[in-house]
Amino acid sequence: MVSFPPCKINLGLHIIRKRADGFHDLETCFYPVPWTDILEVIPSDSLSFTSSGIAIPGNAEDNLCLKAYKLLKSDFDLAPVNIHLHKIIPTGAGLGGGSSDAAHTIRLLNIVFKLNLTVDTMMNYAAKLGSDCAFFIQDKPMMGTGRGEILKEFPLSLRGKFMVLIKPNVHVSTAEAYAGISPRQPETELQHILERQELSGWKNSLKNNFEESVFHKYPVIASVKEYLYNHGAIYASMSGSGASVFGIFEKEITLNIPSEYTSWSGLLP
Ligand SMILES: C[C@@](CO)(OP(=O)(O)O)[C@H](O)COP(=O)(O)OP(=O)(O)OC[C@H]1O[C@@H](n2ccc(N)nc2=O)[C@H](O)[C@@H]1O
Ligand SMILES: Nc1ncnc2c1ncn2[C@@H]1O[C@H](COP(=O)(O)OP(=O)(O)O)[C@@H](O)[C@H]1O
Repeated sequence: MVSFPPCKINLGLHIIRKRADGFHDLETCFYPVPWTDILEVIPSDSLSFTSSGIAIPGNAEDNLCLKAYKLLKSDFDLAPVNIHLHKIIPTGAGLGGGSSDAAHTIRLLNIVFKLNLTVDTMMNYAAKLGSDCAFFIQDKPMMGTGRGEILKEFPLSLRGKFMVLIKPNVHVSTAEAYAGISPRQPETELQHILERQELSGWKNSLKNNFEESVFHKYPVIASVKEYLYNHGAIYASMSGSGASVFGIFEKEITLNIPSEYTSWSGLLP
């Protein structure tokens, strides 16, 4: 069985405080974007994981898809499977691609082995694999709090808007980005901003707290954001801890993006 794990962008990202467990409490609106990987899970005689497409840093045995299988296997009598991942979403991009692959492995195993897991149960398993992993169990806009795993559906739609996502060729590690930030209580709650502000007002009110320190270290990411605004974006921001930047446009636009950058664009469904 095949699925198409999407990526996410963060519409606003407030890093509020560092916790005793080393993680950070945050608030963000996760929004799904159909730039997808391709994931196949089929029952087999022995467990295997293979991948194609862009290279995934690290060893195959540490891949989040295998971790997801092993997590469920510890609680259920699962037969072995072949997992094949065709990787398209860039890594170290702030797009949650690895988390999405892990969540979609759980979703596929639930179907293939008829486990009858509820959405909440799958979200609990996913949260053990990564902070933003639970979001991808449903692929709907969600307000995320806690370390990103406490999720509430959020009625925000960008349907029909044109999205451009650009990842310049730098890699930002999530752990490194968190280490470089000074957490603070936001003046205005993110939910309050998103409920009261139109998209046209986000430029002055909707912030990703990672931008300041990440832009300082990687000025090329800031220049991509500036480029998107100079070409008519209604709103542009870095996603997550970077290095991707997204721009939201009223109408379809063709941009001249350097060939060494990775990019995706399309109308949002
Ligand atoms: C920053 C965000 C925003 O959506 O996205 P990305 O840039 O990774 O896409 C997320 O918080 C990333 O979540 P995720 O990528 O799942 O992180 P994890 O694997 O759980 O953690 C990686 C490392 O990031 C730090 N971390 C992560 C989440 C969090 N709320 N506080 C943290 O301090 C910890 O140092 C942790 O060891
Ligand atoms: N299926 C996977 N796809 C991408 N990265 C993976 C995967 N499994 C494990 N990883 C590891 O997770 C790291 C972060 O990946 P990813 O989720 O794509 O980036 P980000 O956290 O910036 O959104 C990678 O550098 C890689 O070492």
